[in-house]
Amino acid sequence: MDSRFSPAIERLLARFDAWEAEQSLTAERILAALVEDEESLPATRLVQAGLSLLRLRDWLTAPKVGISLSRGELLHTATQLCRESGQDQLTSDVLLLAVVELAPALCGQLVRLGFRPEQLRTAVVPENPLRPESLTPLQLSEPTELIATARVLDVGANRANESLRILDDYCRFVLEDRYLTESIKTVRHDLVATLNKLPDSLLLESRETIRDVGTRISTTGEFQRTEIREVARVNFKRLQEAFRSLEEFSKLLSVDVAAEIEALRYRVYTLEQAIVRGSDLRTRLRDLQLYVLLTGEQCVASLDWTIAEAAAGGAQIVQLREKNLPDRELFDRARRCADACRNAGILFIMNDRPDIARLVDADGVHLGQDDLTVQAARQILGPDKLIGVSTHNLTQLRQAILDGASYVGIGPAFATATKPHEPVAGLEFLRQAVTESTLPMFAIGGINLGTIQAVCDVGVTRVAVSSVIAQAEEPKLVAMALREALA
Ligand SMILES: Cc1ncc(COP(=O)(O)OP(=O)(O)O)c(N)n1
Ligand SMILES: Cc1ncsc1CCOP(=O)(O)O
Ligand SMILES: [Mg+2]
Repeated sequence: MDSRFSPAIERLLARFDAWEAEQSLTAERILAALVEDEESLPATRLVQAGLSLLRLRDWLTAPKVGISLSRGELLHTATQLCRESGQDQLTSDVLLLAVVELAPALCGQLVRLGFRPEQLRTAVVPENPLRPESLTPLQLSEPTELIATARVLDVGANRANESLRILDDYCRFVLEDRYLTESIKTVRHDLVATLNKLPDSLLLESRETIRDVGTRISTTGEFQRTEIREVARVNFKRLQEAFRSLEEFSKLLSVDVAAEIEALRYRVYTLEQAIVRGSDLRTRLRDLQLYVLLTGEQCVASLDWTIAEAAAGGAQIVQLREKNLPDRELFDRARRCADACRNAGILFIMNDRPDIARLVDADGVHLGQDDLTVQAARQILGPDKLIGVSTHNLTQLRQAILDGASYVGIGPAFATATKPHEPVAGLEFLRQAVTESTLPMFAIGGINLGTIQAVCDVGVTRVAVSSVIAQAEEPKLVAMALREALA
C-alpha cells in the first residue's frame, strides 16, 4: 500500500481504476463518488463553497455526456496540489479540487448552481500552507515530555470531536438547521485537517487511556441536564476547553498548528452565540407568524386604533417604521406604540433605532444591511431583546445567522410601493432561505391577500406586511384573512 494514501482513498482509486478499464471514468462520476456520503470532506467543502448538495445531486442524476478523465492525470494534478498545500497524504478534498481544475467545463456548470471555485481552492490550498519542515522531528521511543504532550493532544482532540458530534446532532435534530449543521461539521473536518499536520500517528501512538486518571473522575454536574438547550451550552463549554488545551500544548510542537486551532476556537465562539443564544430567542418567536410594519402617515386611521385592530385580527408583532420624524417626535410615537402593543398583548419592535428601542423598553429592534450591526445593537439592548435583520440573498442570511440575529426579514418577495426603489429578491430566494435554515424568517414586500398563497407555496410560514393593514378600512379582517392563509 502507498503511504500517501489512506485506506479510504485507496478504495476510491480502485473504483476509478475499474471505471477507467471500462472507459467510463468521467469527471461527473468521480464527483458523484466523492459526495456519496453527505458527511464527507468533499461534500462539506462544496457546501462551504456555496453549492447545495440537493441541487448538485439533482444535476448529477440528469442525463449528460460525461467529461473523460484519466486516473493518471487526476493523480498527477492531485499530487501537485498536495505539494502546494504542504501535505504529505492525499485527501479527498484535494481529489475534488483536482477534478474541478482538470475539467473547466464541469466547473462552469457547478458555478451556475452557485459554486464558488475560488473558495474551494482557498480551503484546500491555503495561502500560507504549513510546511512539514516547520514541525519538530519526533522520537517516540521513550516516555519523554513529547509523549506527554502528545497524550494531552490526543485527549483534547477526542474531547473536541465528541462535543462537535453532539453539537452536530443538536443543530441537525433539535434546531433542524442545515446551515448551522454544516458549519459545525466544517469545524470538525477542519480540526481533523489541522491535527493531521502533526507528525504521522503521533496522537494514536501516545494513547494510554488507562493511565489517564481523569477518565474516572466525574462531578455531579456532569450528569445534570434539565433542558435540551443545556446540552448545547455545556458542550460548547467543553469544546472551548478542549480547544484551549489543544492550542496551548500544540505550541510545543508547531506554532502554525496552534494558530490554526486558535482561529477554530474563535469560529466556535461565533457559533456558540448563534446556537445557544439563538435557541432562546427562536423559542420566543416559535408561534409568531404575522408581523405588521406601521408608519403613522401611511395609516388611514390612528396608529393606536390600527395596532389594536390588527392585534385583534391575529397580528402578533408590530414594528414602528418611521423615516421622516425628528427624534423627539419619534421617541414619543415609539412610546405610544410600545404602550399600545403592551395593551394588546403583542410584541413591539422598533425599526432602525436600538437607542429608542431601549428607551421605550421595546421587545427588540429591526436592522437593515446599512443600519447598525447586530453586535452594536446587542451592546445597547443587552442579551434578552430580539434583533431582526433584513436579508436579500443567501450570503446575507448566513451572515445574519452567525451574527446572532433572532430572526430575519427575507425579501422583497415582490415589488412594493412602500419601498419603491428596493430591488426584488423574489420567490426563489425565499425558497432557498427556508431550506437553508430554521431561524424564524418573515417574508416581506408586496404581500397581500392576492400574493400570500404564492409565498406560502415556497415553504414560508411567516410574513411581514405593511400597506395591506395600514391602508385597510378593516385591518382586523385583513389580519384574520392573512392568518388564515398562513394556517
Ligand atoms: C421584518 C422586516 N424586514 C425587513 C425590513 C427592512 O429593513 P431595512 O432594509 O433596514 O429597510 P427599512 O425598513 O429601514 O427602510 C423591515 N423593516 N422589517
Ligand atoms: C420595509 C420593506 N422592506 C422591504 S419591502 C418593505 C415594505 C413592505 O411593505 P408592503 O407590505 O406594503 O409591501
Ligand atoms: Mg432600516
